[in-house]
Amino acid sequence: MEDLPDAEIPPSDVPPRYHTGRLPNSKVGDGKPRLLLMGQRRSGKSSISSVVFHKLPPSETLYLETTTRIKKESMHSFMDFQVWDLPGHLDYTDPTWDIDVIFGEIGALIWVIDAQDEYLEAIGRLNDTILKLQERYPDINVEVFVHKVDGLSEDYKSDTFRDIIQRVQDELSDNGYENAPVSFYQTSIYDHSIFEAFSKVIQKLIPQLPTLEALLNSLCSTCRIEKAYLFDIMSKIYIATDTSPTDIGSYEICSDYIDVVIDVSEIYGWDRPSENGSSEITETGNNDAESLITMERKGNNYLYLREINKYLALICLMGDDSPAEKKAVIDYNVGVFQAALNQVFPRAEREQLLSPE
Ligand SMILES: Nc1nc2c(ncn2[C@@H]2O[C@H](COP(=O)(O)OP(=O)(O)OP(=O)(O)O)[C@@H](O)[C@H]2O)c(=O)[nH]1
Repeated sequence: MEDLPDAEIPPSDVPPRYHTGRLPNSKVGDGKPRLLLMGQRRSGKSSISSVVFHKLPPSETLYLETTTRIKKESMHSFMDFQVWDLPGHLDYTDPTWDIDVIFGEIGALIWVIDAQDEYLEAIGRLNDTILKLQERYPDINVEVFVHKVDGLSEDYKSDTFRDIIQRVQDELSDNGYENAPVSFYQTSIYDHSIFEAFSKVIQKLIPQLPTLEALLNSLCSTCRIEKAYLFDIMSKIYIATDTSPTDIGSYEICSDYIDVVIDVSEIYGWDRPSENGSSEITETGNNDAESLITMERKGNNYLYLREINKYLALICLMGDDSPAEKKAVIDYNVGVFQAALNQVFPRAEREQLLSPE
């Protein structure tokens, strides 16, 4: 990894899987994406936002009240973004709305469909919305969450999922939009699927993603790591992982482990220096003290966690052939990874990303 000539441009034959550069729809590329949560009433929009961003226990979403006006929330974490929860009963493509204000600079439109309910009307509205938006904002990422799949049998779940994809794609291709950027996820607030889906949505908004993936790939092959995730600690969204196949099981283990670390650090931890407030010397001087290194056996795997900065943690899953004796090598390589990451997100940019509105 040390030999990488320039962390910004990793040597890779594989074309990036996602767009790079500016947000798809942003005029200024200000790095503060907005996520819109849309869908029918009671489809689960407010529950999703409360569980993912406010750590509300899923069972308490039963008492959430209906959203009557647009609820705007700012998330300050590794990356600043806004989440807008739009009441389900309004039609935002209606000409009485200023469509530019709502859709003008969004990063992604998340459309929530209740898979436990009759969904034909929801699909109709989704299709209408996509078609109207395609004319004006063809680059908007539309992310369809087929939600509440926890209550469904495996067969019914996959049939429903396939049926919804088919209906949306048929409608789009009938209207000449074969390659509209629409993705589908099966989600539930009662398991990790909602966090995984959000991770994938957010990743598309990180221009440096191909570089992060190349760095993680390099780390994995150097240290024989099976899977490495770069997590946003507070939201448990992973902002990047290496390009080996992801399975929900390894994500679950890593995400549970973050909970343990958060619990422990609430008891024994200390305030991490804020990156925009601290001086250069403090940041350099605190590098080692800031990192938490743990290795533990879980099933057949070793888990390795290291705090990368105030917001990010690297978690790696290693198989049996990665005994603790190699830890020094792993520590060293993770240190190199950390340095490379600081080059990818230089201080100035991080400050811009982290500065409150
Ligand atoms: N089984 C199950 N129920 C869920 C899930 N997500 C949300 N719910 C339930 O769905 C109901 C409606 O959720 P809300 O978040 O209020 O729905 P909403 O889309 O914000 O509704 P409006 O504010 O009316 O637009 C609540 O009772 C939640 O507990 C899920 O993943 N599984």
